[in-house]
Amino acid sequence: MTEPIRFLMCPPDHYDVDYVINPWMEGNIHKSSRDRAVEQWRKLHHVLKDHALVDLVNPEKGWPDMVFTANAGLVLGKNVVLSRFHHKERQGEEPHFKKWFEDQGYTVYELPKDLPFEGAGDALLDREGRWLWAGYGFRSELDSHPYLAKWLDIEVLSLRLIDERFYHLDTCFCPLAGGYLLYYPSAFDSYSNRLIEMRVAPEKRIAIEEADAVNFACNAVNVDDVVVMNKVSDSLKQRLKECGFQVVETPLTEFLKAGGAAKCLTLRVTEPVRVEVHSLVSVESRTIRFEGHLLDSGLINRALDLIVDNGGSFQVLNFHLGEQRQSTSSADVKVSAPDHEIMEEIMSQLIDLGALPPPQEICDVNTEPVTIPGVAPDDFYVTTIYPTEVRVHCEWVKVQNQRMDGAIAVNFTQDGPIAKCKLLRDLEIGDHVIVGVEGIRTIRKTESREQRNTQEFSFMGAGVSSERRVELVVEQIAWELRQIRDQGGKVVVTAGPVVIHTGGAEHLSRLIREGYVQALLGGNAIAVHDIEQAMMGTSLGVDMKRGVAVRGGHRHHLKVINTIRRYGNIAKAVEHGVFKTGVMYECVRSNVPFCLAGSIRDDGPLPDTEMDLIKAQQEYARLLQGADMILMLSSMLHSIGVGNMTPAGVKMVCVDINPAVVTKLSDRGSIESIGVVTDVGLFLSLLTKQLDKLTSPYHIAKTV
Ligand SMILES: NC(=O)c1ccc[n+]([C@@H]2O[C@H](COP(=O)([O-])OP(=O)(O)OC[C@H]3O[C@@H](n4cnc5c(N)ncnc54)[C@H](O)[C@@H]3O)[C@@H](O)[C@H]2O)c1
Ligand SMILES: NC(=[NH2+])NCCC[C@H](N)C(=O)O
Repeated sequence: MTEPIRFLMCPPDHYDVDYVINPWMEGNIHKSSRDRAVEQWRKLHHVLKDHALVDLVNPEKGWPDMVFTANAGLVLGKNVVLSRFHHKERQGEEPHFKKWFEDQGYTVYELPKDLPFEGAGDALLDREGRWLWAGYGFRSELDSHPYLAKWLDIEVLSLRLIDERFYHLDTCFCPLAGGYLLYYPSAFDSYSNRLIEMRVAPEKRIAIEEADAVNFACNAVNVDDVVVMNKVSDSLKQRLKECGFQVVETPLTEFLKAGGAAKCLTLRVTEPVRVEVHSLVSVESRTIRFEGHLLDSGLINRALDLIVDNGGSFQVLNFHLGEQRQSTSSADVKVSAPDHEIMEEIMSQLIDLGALPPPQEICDVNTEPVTIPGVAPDDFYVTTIYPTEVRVHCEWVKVQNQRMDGAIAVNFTQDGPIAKCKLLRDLEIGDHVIVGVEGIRTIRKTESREQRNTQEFSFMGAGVSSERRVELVVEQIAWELRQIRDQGGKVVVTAGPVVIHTGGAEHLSRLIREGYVQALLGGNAIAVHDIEQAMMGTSLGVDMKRGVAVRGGHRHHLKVINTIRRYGNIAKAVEHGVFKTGVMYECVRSNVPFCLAGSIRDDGPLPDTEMDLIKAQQEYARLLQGADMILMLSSMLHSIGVGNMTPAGVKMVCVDINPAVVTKLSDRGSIESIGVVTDVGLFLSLLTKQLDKLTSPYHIAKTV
C-alpha cells in the first residue's frame, strides 16, 4: 500500500504583515484582517483534507510568517534540508521547524551559516520525482544547490528568478502531475527558460499570462488531478481542464498581502524517493582574486554586479582592505554559475576587469590547432585592449601585438613559447589558438585615489566633458601635445570631413605644420573636402569665408577628385602646385604619412584612397604602432576602426558633437580615454590658441 500524502500547515494565530521583505508587503503593514485570514486558512485546510492528511506545527508568537510552511525546509523521503532564511525577520522560525522535523524522525541537514536557502518555497520536485527545480536570485543562493544535490541525491536544475514580485520559485512555477508544468516565463531569465524548454515538452508547458501570475495562479497545491489555488481566469481554468486537471479556487487574499497563497501555506512532507535517480548538479564554482584600489575605483562593485547580472552568484571568501590611502586591497571571490557556458562567459568578463586566477592554479592554457586557415576553433578566447598574459609551461607569457577582437596563437620556438594576438583572417595552419578562459589574465593599472580624483576633475567622472569643461580639457590636451612633441613622441590624428566643414582645416593644418601630428588617418572625404577648400574656397559647396552655399558648389568636390586623378595622386598634385594650403598639403610638405581608407559612400575615389579594406586596416595598424596619443576628430567610422586596433595605455581623445558617439568611443574602461562633446572646429581653434599660449614668452605677473 502506498503511504498517504501528507502536508504540513501552521495555523495563522500570529499571522500579520509586520514588516516588508517582498514587494507584496509594501503598503500592507497591519492591513490584513485576522478574522478573514483565519477563515481563508480554514477553508484551504478543509479543501486539502479532502485529498490528503494535514499535520500542524504550533504557531509561535513573534514569527508572523510561520504560516508559510513551504519555507520550513525541503523534504525528500526521510531527509530534509532545513531553510536558512535570507531575512533576519524570518530567521527565528528555523529552530521551531527544525524541532518539528526532528520530532517526526526526519534527518535534518543544515546549510553553512550565511548560505540562504528558503526550502520548498525555492525548490520544487518534478512531480514524477525525476529531478529538483531550484530557484535563486532573491532568497536562495545558487551555492546552496550543490548541497541539495548531495544530501538529497537528486539532479538539481537551477533557475534564476529576475522579477522581484516573484521572489520565490513557487510564486511563478508549479510542476504538476503527469509531467505538466504551470509557470510564468517572464519571471525567469532566458537561460532558465531555455532549460525549462529543454526538459518539459511543449505540450506539457502551461505558460500563464501576467494577470493570472499576479493572482498567484502558480502558487498552487497539486494532488493527483486536483489543483488548488487562490484565483484563476476562465481561460486558464479551461486550459487546465483540457490537460485533465480540476481546479479548486479558494480565496487567499489576506495572505497575498504578505506575498503568499495556497502553495506557500503548505509543505508536502511525503515526497517519495525514486531509487534510480541520483545526484547531479551543473553548478560550477571557481575562485578568482582581485588586487588594486578595489573600493576607490569601484572595481569590486563592478565585478560583483557583473557576476549577478550574468546569472551567477558569488561569495567573498576574504577581503583585505588596504589601510593607507595609497595601499591596495585584495579580495578572493568564489564565483558560481548554473552551468559551464555561463561560467565561461562570466570568467571572460572578469578577466577583462583584471581578475587573476589563483596563483599556480593552471600550468598551461588550453589550445586547439587551427585546421582551416583563417578560422579559429569554436571556443577561442577573444582578446581585449588590455595587456594580457597566458600560462605556458607554468610561466606567465606576455601576449604580443595586443589588440581587441583577436585570438591568441601560441607557438613554440627555439627561444621558448611565443603568444601573439592574431586577427581571425591571419590564423594559419600550425597555430595553436587558446580556447576557454583558464590560465589567462589581463594586467590593469592600479588607479590610485589621487590619479582618479585628478582625472575626474579634468575630464569629469564619465570621461565625457560638457561645454563648460571643454576649455579645461583643451588646456590639458595642449599640454600633453606639447610634451609629446618635445619628447619626440607620436600623435596620430583620425579625422572626418566635418573638420573641414566646421572651419577646422586651418587649425589642423597648423598642428601638422608645427610638428604636433605624426600620422593622419581618415577616409576619402576629409581629403576631398580639404582639397576642395584649398582649391575652390568651398567645403561641400559651402563658401567657407561667407558661410553660404555657392551656386553649383555641389559639383566642386567632383571637379577636385577629377583634378587629383589627372595628376596621379595628392602628392603629385602638391608637387605641381595645384593647391598650396590645407591638411593634405601640410601632410605632403611635412612628410607626415597618411592613410585614406575607402568606404561604400566614396565619390571618385581619390587615387590615394585604399579601397582594399584589408590593406587599409593593415596600413592603419602600421601607422598606429608606437602612438602615444590619438586625436579622434568627428569620424565615427574611422575612430571606431582605430579604437579597435589600439591597446590600452595609448591616450585617446575623442571629439564629437554627439554624446552617444563620444561615450561609445571613450568607454573602454581604461582611464586613458577622454571624451569631448563639442563642435570639432571650435575644439581645434581652442587647441591652437592654447598651444600659442604655451609657446608665448613667459611673463611673471607683477605683484603690487
Ligand atoms: N564624397 C565622399 O566621398 C564622402 C562624403 C562623406 C563621407 N564619405 C566617407 O564616408 C565615411 C564616413 O564618413 P564620416 O567619417 O564623415 O561619417 P561618420 O558618420 O562616421 O562620422 C561623422 C561624425 O561627425 C560628428 N559630427 C557632426 N557634426 C559635428 C560637429 N560640428 N562637430 C563635431 N562632430 C560632428 C557626427 O556626430 C558623427 O559622429 C568615411 O569613410 C568618409 O570618407 C565620403
Ligand atoms: N513559499 C512562499 N512563497 N512563501 C511566501 C512567504 C511570504 C513571506 N512574507 C516572505 O516574504 O518570506
